Amino acid sequence: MKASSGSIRIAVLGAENVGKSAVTVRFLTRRFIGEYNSNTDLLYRTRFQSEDSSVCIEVLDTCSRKEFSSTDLTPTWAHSYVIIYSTCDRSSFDSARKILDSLNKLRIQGCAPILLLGNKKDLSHMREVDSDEGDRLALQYGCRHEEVSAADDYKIIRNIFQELVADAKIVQQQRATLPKKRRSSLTNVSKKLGAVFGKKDSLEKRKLSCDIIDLNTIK
Ligand SMILES: Nc1nc2c(ncn2[C@@H]2O[C@H](COP(=O)(O)OP(=O)(O)OP(=O)(O)O)[C@@H](O)[C@H]2O)c(=O)[nH]1
Repeated sequence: MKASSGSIRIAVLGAENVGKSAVTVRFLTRRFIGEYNSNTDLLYRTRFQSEDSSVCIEVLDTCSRKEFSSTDLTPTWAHSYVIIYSTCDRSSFDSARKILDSLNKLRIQGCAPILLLGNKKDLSHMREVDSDEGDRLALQYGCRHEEVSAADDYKIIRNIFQELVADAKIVQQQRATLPKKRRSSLTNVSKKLGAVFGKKDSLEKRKLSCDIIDLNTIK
């Protein structure tokens, strides 16, 4: 999977059915698509207009149903992470914790901003995870926590992603100005992440199927 140079790359991770596609599509197209059926990871490319500048972004919407997911590759690919759980699914919150834990073990926090995002806030009568729990988990892992409803919110989701892109941009700029030696130690962290997330087979040897949707050509 080749990234276009200069893009900010965001990986959207999380358990099954939490709304990864719904949040991603809401952010990128303003629309809420109720039933989103995809058995493959989708990589969206678009130009994102923030307050004072425009930036190319790539958003990888990972598919939790697929046996081998591009998720395994994101540690060496992403500039930032959105880890989604459903506020009405306790087990998805546990999955989010596991993902945070894996990233934390390799000290990714300083290298790429991470956002813990509780989705399906509109289903308040079905809530299983309190907002405070999300706050505490985020505090524990030194990342941000927000709650949204992909069904109801567009502006909030857009603002959240806008801030994430801005943060990722700053980290990338800082990395670019680091002395070469320090930069290569970050590359090592990246390699180690690949080892933790990856399978025994060399990731590089495996062909990933990842559909690419270039919104620049659609808009
Ligand atoms: N009420 C409500 N339903 C939502 C929300 N976000 C997503 N859904 C629903 O939750 C279901 C799963 O949404 P998806 O976006 O497909 O979830 P996903 O995490 O991408 O799913 P997989 O990767 O296929 O496991 C769909 O039926 C959506 O309509 C939300 O904010 N509120």
